[in-house]
Amino acid sequence: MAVDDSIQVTSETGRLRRVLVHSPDSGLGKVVPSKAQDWLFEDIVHLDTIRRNEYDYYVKLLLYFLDERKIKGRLAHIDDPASERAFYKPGHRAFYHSEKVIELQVLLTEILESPSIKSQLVASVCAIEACSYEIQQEMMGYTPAALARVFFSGTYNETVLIFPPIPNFIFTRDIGIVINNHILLNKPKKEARKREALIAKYIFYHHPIFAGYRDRIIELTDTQHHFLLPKDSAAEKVTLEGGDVMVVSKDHILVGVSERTSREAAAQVVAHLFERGVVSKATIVRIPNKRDYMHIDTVFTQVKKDVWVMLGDFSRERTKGLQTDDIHRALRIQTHKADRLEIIQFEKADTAHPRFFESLEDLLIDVSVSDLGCAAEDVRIILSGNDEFPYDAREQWTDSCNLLALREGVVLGYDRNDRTTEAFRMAGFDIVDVRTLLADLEAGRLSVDALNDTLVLMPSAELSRARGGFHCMSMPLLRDE
Ligand SMILES: NC(=[NH2+])NCCC[C@H](N)C(=O)O
Repeated sequence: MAVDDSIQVTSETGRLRRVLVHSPDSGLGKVVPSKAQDWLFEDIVHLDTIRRNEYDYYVKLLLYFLDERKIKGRLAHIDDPASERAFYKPGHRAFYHSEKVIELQVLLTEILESPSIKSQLVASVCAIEACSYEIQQEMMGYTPAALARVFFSGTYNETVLIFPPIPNFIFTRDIGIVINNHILLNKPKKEARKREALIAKYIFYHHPIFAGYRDRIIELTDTQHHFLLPKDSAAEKVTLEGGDVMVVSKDHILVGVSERTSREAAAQVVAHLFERGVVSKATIVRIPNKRDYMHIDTVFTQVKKDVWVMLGDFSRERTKGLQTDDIHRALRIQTHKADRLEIIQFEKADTAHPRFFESLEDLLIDVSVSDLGCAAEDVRIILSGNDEFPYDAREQWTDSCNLLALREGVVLGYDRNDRTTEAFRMAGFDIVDVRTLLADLEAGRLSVDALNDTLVLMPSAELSRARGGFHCMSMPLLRDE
């Protein structure tokens, strides 16, 4: 069978054709309260609910948009209790196994068929997890499918843990980013995400679907200043996570500097991309370093060429203090320096003269107009919580700004962000619940091509506790231009 191996992403909203995802594995059901924060979960989640009542809907919708023949006409059977979710279980005979909606666990299992890759990965994982040699030998005896499960969940038999799980692997956005036809690998800041990066590296370098792209993989490394100089020197550690990178046009990339991505990493990325001729324009967006925000895609995402959703704190008015009186404005009471946003844009042809933007809103409007050819008066910025305090902050925390566009104007978001939803409605968007949408698609009352300007609401009570939305839960491999 010919493998469909095209990789190309030149926008945030072009129709999604292939995407890398990972359904919640049993590791999510092992997060304990004392470890939740270290493992970057805000709470403990209920595994069966997060799968059956939440993530499974995401899989169904992705299949409907990307690989319809896998699902159309089969919903009743797939979701029959007698099927016991087999359709959603990688490794099961009835698993959906799509070349468009690609499950990470399948790719990992497939590369582990090679004895040499298996022994390299087992040795590397055992090294970072400090396993005994005995355990390392034992792991070599596992089948590829069992070994893949151990790598994710940390356990072979679901009772004894040999190392911690990696519950954040559902956020595939953060393992790598396709920029045009290059793949930028991540270098996570957080300990809890290091094993993900290791596994991802082996997949990108060894799985046949990426075979044509090996010389287009970009990896970042620490500088010698960082590892030779004392810890408190100015030399920064190089860390980068995918939620901080957005390909807004085929020539222009946005790179966040955040809690997770360092300035040194951002500078390296821009230099690499300019050198290789991947893009000609790069904008660094430095956001306040705090857990609420973590990556730039937690404070804004793109909905269509001329529509964005964003946290109001970074609007024109608020960044420039325009909503306050002269005295407050002069004293800049609202924002401390460390909390201020900084936006610097570089053109490859003239890096010595960067351009500065005062607010995120200014930048997003400029992208729509200068890069995407929209008329300035058409650009709309929808604000989290409809910009009403305290709903703006509450809804940003539960990913109101972290939407995934399946195509121009058709986005997925959480159903719990009521005021943001209202703001979408006021901006002329249709609001539809995923369950209704799937029923309509299945009954043939609607086709995916008939949808325009639509916010699809997804169940989210458990998922949102993991602190990521559908933008984070997707690594696009192929989008239409
Ligand atoms: N691209 C994103 N915003 N990813 C969100 C990742 C959430 C995850 N719990 C973490 O803290 O790392």
